[in-house]
Order: sequence, then C-alpha cells, then structure tokens
Amino acid sequence: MKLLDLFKSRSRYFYAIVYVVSIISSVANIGLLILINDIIRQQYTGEHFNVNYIASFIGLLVVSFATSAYFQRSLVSITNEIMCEMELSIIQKVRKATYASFEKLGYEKLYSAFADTQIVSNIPGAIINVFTAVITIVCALVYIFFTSPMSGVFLFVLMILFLVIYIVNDSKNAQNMEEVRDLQDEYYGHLREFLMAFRQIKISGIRNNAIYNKHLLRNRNDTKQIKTRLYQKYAINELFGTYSWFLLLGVVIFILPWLLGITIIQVTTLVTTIIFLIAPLGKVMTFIPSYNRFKIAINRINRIEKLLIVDAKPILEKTVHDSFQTIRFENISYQYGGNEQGAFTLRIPELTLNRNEITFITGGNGSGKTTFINILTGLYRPDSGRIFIDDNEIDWQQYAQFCNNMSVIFSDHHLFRHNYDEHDLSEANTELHRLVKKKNLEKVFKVDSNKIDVNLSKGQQKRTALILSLLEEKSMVILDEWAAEQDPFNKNEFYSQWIFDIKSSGRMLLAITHDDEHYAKADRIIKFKNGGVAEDIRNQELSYDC
Ligand SMILES: Nc1ncnc2c1ncn2[C@@H]1O[C@H](COP(=O)(O)OP(=O)(O)OP(=O)(O)O)[C@@H](O)[C@H]1O
Repeated sequence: MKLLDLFKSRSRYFYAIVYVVSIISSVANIGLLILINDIIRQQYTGEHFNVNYIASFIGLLVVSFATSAYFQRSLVSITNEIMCEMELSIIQKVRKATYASFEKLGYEKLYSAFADTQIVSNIPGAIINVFTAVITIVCALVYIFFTSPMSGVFLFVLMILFLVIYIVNDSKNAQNMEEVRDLQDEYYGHLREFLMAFRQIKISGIRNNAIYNKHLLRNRNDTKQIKTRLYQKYAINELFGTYSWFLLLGVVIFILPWLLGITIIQVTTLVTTIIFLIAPLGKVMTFIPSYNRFKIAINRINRIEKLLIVDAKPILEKTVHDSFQTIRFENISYQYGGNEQGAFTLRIPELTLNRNEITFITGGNGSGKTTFINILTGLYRPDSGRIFIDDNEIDWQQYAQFCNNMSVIFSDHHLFRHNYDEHDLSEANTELHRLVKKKNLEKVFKVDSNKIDVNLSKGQQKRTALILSLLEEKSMVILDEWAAEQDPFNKNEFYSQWIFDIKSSGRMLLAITHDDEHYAKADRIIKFKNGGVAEDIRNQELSYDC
C-alpha cells in the first residue's frame, strides 16, 4: 500500500472540489484578518468609519464558516471511508491467504494491523488539513511582507528556525514509537492467551502469577516507561512550539520597532497576523509527529500484507469433480518453515484414497497425521509431488478447487454460533431433525433466530458439528480425532452405525483416530510414523495390532 492508494476511494473531482473549497476558506480567513486590521488602523488614524466593512465582515464570516463546514464534513466522511476500506482490505487478504502464511503470522500481528488502520485512515484528512493550513500561512506571510518587507524576512527566518528545531526533536522520537508498537504486539499475544485460556490460568497459581508478573506486568511497565519518556519529550516539544509564538510576539513588540523602526500600526498588524497564524502553523507542526506515526503504521500493514501469501485456492461456493472415485498422491513432500534444518518433513511416495472406503489414519503423536490432513484438505501446499483424481493428474489450483468437496471437523473444531453455512435450521428441515435425533441431541440442540446455541459440552459440540458437516452434503468427510470427546455410548454409536451411514450415503470417510478397539470397523488403516506412511492395512488383513 502506498500513500497515494489511500486517496483512491474518491474521484479526483472530489479532491479538486475539496482543495478549491479549502483555498476559498483560507482566502476568506485572510480577508477577515485584513479587514480587522484595517478597521483597527482606521480607529488609530481617526478616519471616518466605513459602514461597508460591516457587510464585508458578515459576508466573509459566512463564506469562511460555510467552506470550513463543507471541508470538515468531507474530511470526516473520507476518514471513515478509508478506515472501512482498509479494514475490509485486510480481511480480504486474510481470507484469501494460505493457511501456512496465516499460521506463521499469528493473531497478534493481525490485531495490531487492524489497530493501525485507524491511524492510517487519518492520513488523507491530515494532508488536506495541512494543505489548507499552508495556503493560509502563505497568504498571511504575503500580508506580513506587504505590511513591512524587512519584518517579513526577519519573522520568516525565525519561523523556519523554530520549525526546524521542532522537526529535529520530533524525528528523534520516531524510533521509540517503533519500540512501543513491538511491545504492543507482544502484549496482544499474552493478552490473547490470558483471555482464551482463562480456565487454565485460573486453575494454576504459578501460571497465573507467571503470565501476569513475568509477561503482562513487565510488558506494561516497559511500555509505560518508554511511552512516558516519549510523550514527555513530545509534550516538551509541543510546549516549545507554543512558546516559540510568544518569542515571535516579543520580537515584534520589542525588537522590530527598535531595529527596523516600524510604526505602532505595523506592530499591531504583525501581532494580529502572528496570533492568526498560530492555528494553521499548529496544524502543520502536529502533522509532523502524526506523519511519523502514519509511516510506521503503513510500513507495518505493508509488512503484514507481504507475509500473507495469496492462496491458489479460489473461494468457491460450488463443488467440482464430486463424482470422483480415487485421489492419488505421488512423491508428495512438505516441510515446515521452508528448508529450515531440523524442520519436520512429511514424505509420501505413493498413496491412493478410495471413495468407497472408511479409512482410519493412526500413528503416534507428531507422526504427521494432521500435517497430512492439512495437505489433503488443501490447507498446506506440498513442496513437490503429483496429485491424480481418478487417474487424471491435476495441478495445485485444480486440486485446491477439488478440496471444496471436503467437510472437515478439526480436533480443536470451532462451532460457529452464526449460521454461516446458511443451513435450513427450521422445523421444516426433516433431515436436520432426523440427524439431531440420531446423534442424541434432541434435548440440547437449540436454534434461536437462526443462531445455534453453542453452550454445549465438548462431546455435544462435536456431535452438532458432525450434523452440520453432514448437512453440507460434501462428498468427503474428514474427522480429526472426532470421537475423542464422546462418551462410551456415543462413541460406540459412532463406530457401529454413524460411520457406516456416512459410507452408505456415498461419501468418503477419513478419520484420524487412536481408538484401537474400533480399528476393525474400518475398511483400511493407514499408520503414520516419522512423517511417512509406515503401514497401509486393508480390512481382510485386520489382525491389525496397534
Ligand atoms: N505449524 C507448524 N510449524 C512447524 N512445525 C510443525 C507445525 N505443526 C506441526 N509441526 C511439527 O510437525 C510434526 C507433525 O505434527 P502433526 O500435527 O502432523 O502430528 P500428528 O501426527 O497429528 O500428532 P498428534 O497425534 O499429536 O495430533 C510435529 O513434530 C510438529 O512439531
């Protein structure tokens, strides 16, 4: 994302109008200033009061107010539009990103990126504001030069000097700001674990104290110290900015009349003009620290966007090739973290999965079962290898589309409260109610305004997930340790009935399981070991000994 991209949400025509209006507003303000000074001059010199000044004063006031109001309304709308666009753009990037890049990035950085959008969305407004301020400053300086050219040179040089001192001081603070943002990422990481795993935190005093004292407290204290130092420096710099105006006024009142011999009327004009300049110059000065914050926020969003790799897998609503019979993998390999030494590698020289089979995937912890499921479901793209559907080789993009045929229940499955799958959850859906009854959830399965009640036990949640998965009517059902949380009755139902129901509905069933007493129910058992298939046993050979 570049700075210019932020302005794309509106046409050039819109910005042209905003800039023209801001120029009119600045000129009207300067007109008011000149008018006020002229009235003061008239009173000093005792000239006859010109009644046209009242009409001009009211006219300029109306123009200034109307243009400023239009200008401010435009800034508010553009800021909110940009924020909305940026938030949606990050969400779009995330939803199109590969799972591996998402996993690597982590939640904390994404939360920070969303916080950064708030900062970045203020950029166009701030730039337009500075533009208006600069126009006003230029007009006011011309007026000063017109009033007394030598005073103009003197004051201009002083203003530039004060501005340079302010900018130099401010740029020293930028690095500390980066440090604060890094601490913020770390803080979100700990806070997330603190809130998500509150039960585990609550149960253990050691853990509770450690996460608080060694991480949250330390992080907040470090942040407090850096921020206090940083904001104190900012505050002193701001004070310097404010007091430099008093210095300028002092120069006009005490030095210029003595040095350049300017009259009392010129002094009055210069004093009112300098007071008038405080607001626009203040805007330019506050833009400088904001600009550093903008730069940091844009860089961070860009870094995060770069890390989110776009997936070849299109977001499809329709399934493709759902009449397939086999999926064959040849020489598939996948290594975590690229080619990092010691990183786990999954290697599958040859493996064919058949639609008409109930396949159980087994193996010890860390043997590669979930990694394989992530490849099978298109979440991980293998580093090498070939994939065939019914003996037709397909490329990764086609395979990624094919994965839309799969319905997966992960071991740490999240049961959505909202009906994102747009299932028919009404009384009229007889299949839903048949499944609810069959899965022994009649008493607890509740739907309220199309939302599913997820306040269920773990086993009940998994059974609800299974019902919803079957309603998806995908041709493959993949279950990662689904039965682990089921009570003996439901586990038995699963292995003696439900898996056969799934098979007889024409779906392929693939289940990761450690329930060795039920291995005989499968048509086939594939055992993983050290990142490869160690055994591949068919039903007939099921003297399988785990
Ligand atoms: N995101 C990851 N980044 C790096 N390494 C990983 C990642 N996920 C898993 N691994 C490593 O890959 C190996 C295989 O993990 P995998 O989750 O596939 O095992 P598993 O057979 O499903 O184990 P379990 O039965 O415990 O679920 C493990 O050694 C693990 O350390």
